[in-house]
Amino acid sequence: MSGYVLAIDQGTTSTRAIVFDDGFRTKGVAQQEFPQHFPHSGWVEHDPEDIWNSVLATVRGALADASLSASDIAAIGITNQRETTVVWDRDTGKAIHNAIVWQDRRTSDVCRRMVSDGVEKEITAKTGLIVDPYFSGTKIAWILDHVDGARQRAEAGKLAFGTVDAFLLFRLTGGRLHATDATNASRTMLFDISANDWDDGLLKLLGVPRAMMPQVRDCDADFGTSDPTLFGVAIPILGMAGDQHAATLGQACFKPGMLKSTYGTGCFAVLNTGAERVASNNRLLTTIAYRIAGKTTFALEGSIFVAGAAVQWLRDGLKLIDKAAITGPMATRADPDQEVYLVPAFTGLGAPWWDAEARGAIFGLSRKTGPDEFARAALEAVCYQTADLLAAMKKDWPAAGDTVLRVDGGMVASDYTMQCLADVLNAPVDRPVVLETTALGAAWLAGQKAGVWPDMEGFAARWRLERQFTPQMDAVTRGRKLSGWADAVKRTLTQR
Ligand SMILES: Nc1ncnc2c1ncn2[C@@H]1O[C@H](COP(=O)(O)OP(=O)(O)O)[C@@H](O)[C@H]1O
Ligand SMILES: O=P(O)(O)OC[C@H](O)CO
Repeated sequence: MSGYVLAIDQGTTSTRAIVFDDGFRTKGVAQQEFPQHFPHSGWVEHDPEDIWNSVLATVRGALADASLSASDIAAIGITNQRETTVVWDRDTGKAIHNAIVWQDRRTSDVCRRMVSDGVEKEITAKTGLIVDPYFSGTKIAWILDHVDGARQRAEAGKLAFGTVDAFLLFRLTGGRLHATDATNASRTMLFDISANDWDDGLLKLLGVPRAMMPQVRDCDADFGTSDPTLFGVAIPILGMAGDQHAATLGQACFKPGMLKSTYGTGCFAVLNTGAERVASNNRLLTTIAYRIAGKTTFALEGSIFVAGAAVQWLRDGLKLIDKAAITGPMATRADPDQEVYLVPAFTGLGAPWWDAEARGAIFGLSRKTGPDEFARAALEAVCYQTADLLAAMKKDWPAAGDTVLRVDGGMVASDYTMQCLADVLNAPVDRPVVLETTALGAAWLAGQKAGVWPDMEGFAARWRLERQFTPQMDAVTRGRKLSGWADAVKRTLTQR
């Protein structure tokens, strides 16, 4: 059998399909952006048909780019933006509402009520999560409450819920399989991560019928085969993981204490804690890093909603730049005497603050402030937020203090940002040769399951460093900048 594996990486702003060869090299790639819908302040939606069409187009594009046909592919691995919620009709496969995206805050009132009703402790004990509109549970309930007749149809088993992975799997298998994997399930606020099952108490609390929930499988389970009408032949689907979990795998963070942070639309730091389910006292999430061959590995996660999205805002909202890559040179030119802080709480603040009502703010403007200072503030904000996450991780799990940060995602192309990250963390930052670690992780799941790629150890041995960024900033400057940031966050939070 060939060693070619196809990864479908369905992200928040774009879909990528990548064909890797058995040396983990990219043989073919295709990427497509799709529209973002912002119907109200704090709401974010995707049209599931846009997502599906982008998957079809990019898979075909990646095969063409690789000069391969579907019969050359040993297996498919799927990875995806997590929490984003789709509810569809089982007979037609059509969604009954736009997908509600992970960044969407429309259920913040419901979440606030749940917290004041005192249910957060039970939810955290079962799911490892805190109560926040970020997760799928309240989004499903919102769709059932706002689409005519949806609740009855869901109870009658006519509707299916899935995060994007499950929706894509349903479509890819021609409607034959309604399943997800343990990592995606762990982001719904409905899944007991110790019992490894949907929790009836939580389903009842949120008013979500069990009949609409997908089966939950290992990340390297048999997920059926693609419908032969789609790509020419049936391709086995043998891997599935939420994108941050796939990146953890792609970065070979297999040992307890290993840490990766991915800088895409948002930023997500994931610390492998092994078989130990570490409870956070500092508002981090406990999540399933991966479940392979029936064995669960846990992680602590810090989730930041806006990282590269702040750069997109400079481009699309403020129209200060025409492409993301110029922010680094702009930041280098920025006036060192101006301390401008951007708190990009466009859709609230995530870990460790979890303030769904907060909105973005900028501090320290003067008549001299221009585009360069805005660019620097947007890039620095990502680094300061990572520093907040790592500080919380070290408090929860002191062993995290000794780890090196492995980074990936679109934003790590920015040398300025990576140097700034090493400076504010006062720790080395490792950028690997392969930056498409999310896709690589999904491909690895499928490739090793198909028997054409190496096992965990063999894969980890082939992780390669491209560049290590080491701290250059003096302690006084770092202290001043971090306290300026802390002050800016304090002034932005709605619950001080
Ligand atoms: N050179 C760069 N400097 C700063 N930001 C960048 C750079 N290149 C890409 N980005 C940002 O990275 C993000 C894209 O990363 P990607 O991993 O593709 O995101 P996602 O998977 O969330 O769609 C965008 O928000 C973009 O603004
Ligand atoms: O699409 P990304 O890479 O920004 O990742 C989205 C996350 O999975 C949301 O939890």
